[in-house]
Amino acid sequence: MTEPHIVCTDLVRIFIAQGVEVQALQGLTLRVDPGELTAIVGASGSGKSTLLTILSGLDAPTAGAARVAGHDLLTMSERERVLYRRHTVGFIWQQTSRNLVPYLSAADNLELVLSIGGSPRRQRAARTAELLELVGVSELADRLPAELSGGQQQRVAMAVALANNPTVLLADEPTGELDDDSTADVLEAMRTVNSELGVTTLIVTHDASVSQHVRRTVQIRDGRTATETLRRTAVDGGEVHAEEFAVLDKVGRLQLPQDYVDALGLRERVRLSLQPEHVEVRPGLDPVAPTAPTEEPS
Ligand SMILES: Nc1ncnc2c1ncn2[C@@H]1O[C@H](COP(=O)(O)OP(=O)(O)OP(=O)(O)O)[C@@H](O)[C@H]1O
Repeated sequence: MTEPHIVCTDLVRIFIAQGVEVQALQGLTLRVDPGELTAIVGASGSGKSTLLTILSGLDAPTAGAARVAGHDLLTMSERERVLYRRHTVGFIWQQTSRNLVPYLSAADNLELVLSIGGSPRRQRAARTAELLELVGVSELADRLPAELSGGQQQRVAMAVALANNPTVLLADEPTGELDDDSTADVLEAMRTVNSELGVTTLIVTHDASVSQHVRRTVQIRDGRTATETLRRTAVDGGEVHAEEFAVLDKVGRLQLPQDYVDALGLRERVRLSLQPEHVEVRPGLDPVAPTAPTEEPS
């Protein structure tokens, strides 16, 4: 069996801000197999950016284990970290300006990254043309970033992130600053690069609608993986079905989806009963109020 490209086990990241401890990740567990396209979705503050910053090699976890394409992110030396960031992972950030050098054309942005990555000069032009074509912006090769729309900039950024042939592509809110049409174009380009190049792709976003564009969505809540949605196309008539799964950690804990909790008014305690093939979860009764002692008949 091949090793997953991303393995996080019980990942913890604690920040100290003005003397107060913030647990951004509280034992997050995640596995992403080679070639998977996965979205990580969660509300603001749930720990998405913290996770991505760790996976990109910019930050280290406080505890737990994290491996990406065989690299142990906790024990990596500084030199290995530089090579890891150059060759193993590619990133796309939310701020379009953070992805591209503003005074270089789309093609020159790619050539720059290829030359830093050690690609031979005579191969660079062909590789640049091939990648711009793949993300659907070849006719814009000579434009500066400021002459491109936000969605076009993100597609060029995707080509730049892929230039040195990374094993894993990480995207932090890549559609956060885009309108609906550009969002759809960028996600379509992501699907194309994922299927054509087989690059393992992780998209982090607070936009739950992104999950309609990917097969697997992992929901994180309070720094932990909570639920997963898998989409599959049924054989009959190409219909898409989505199934939701709760993530069970190794000590048996799971988070119920918030809408289930709300629908049944679950709080504090729930009743569990083991059935032959499933577990029932029902509202627990409030603790029984102490009753007055009954008087004995004299
Ligand atoms: N450098 C830091 N110092 C202190 N606290 C931090 C730091 N970085 C993140 N946090 C805290 O950790 C928690 C998770 O933050 P994170 O940015 O990972 O969430 P997020 O899901 O990406 O949110 P958003 O969608 O708003 O970007 C938050 O409570 C945040 O305030």
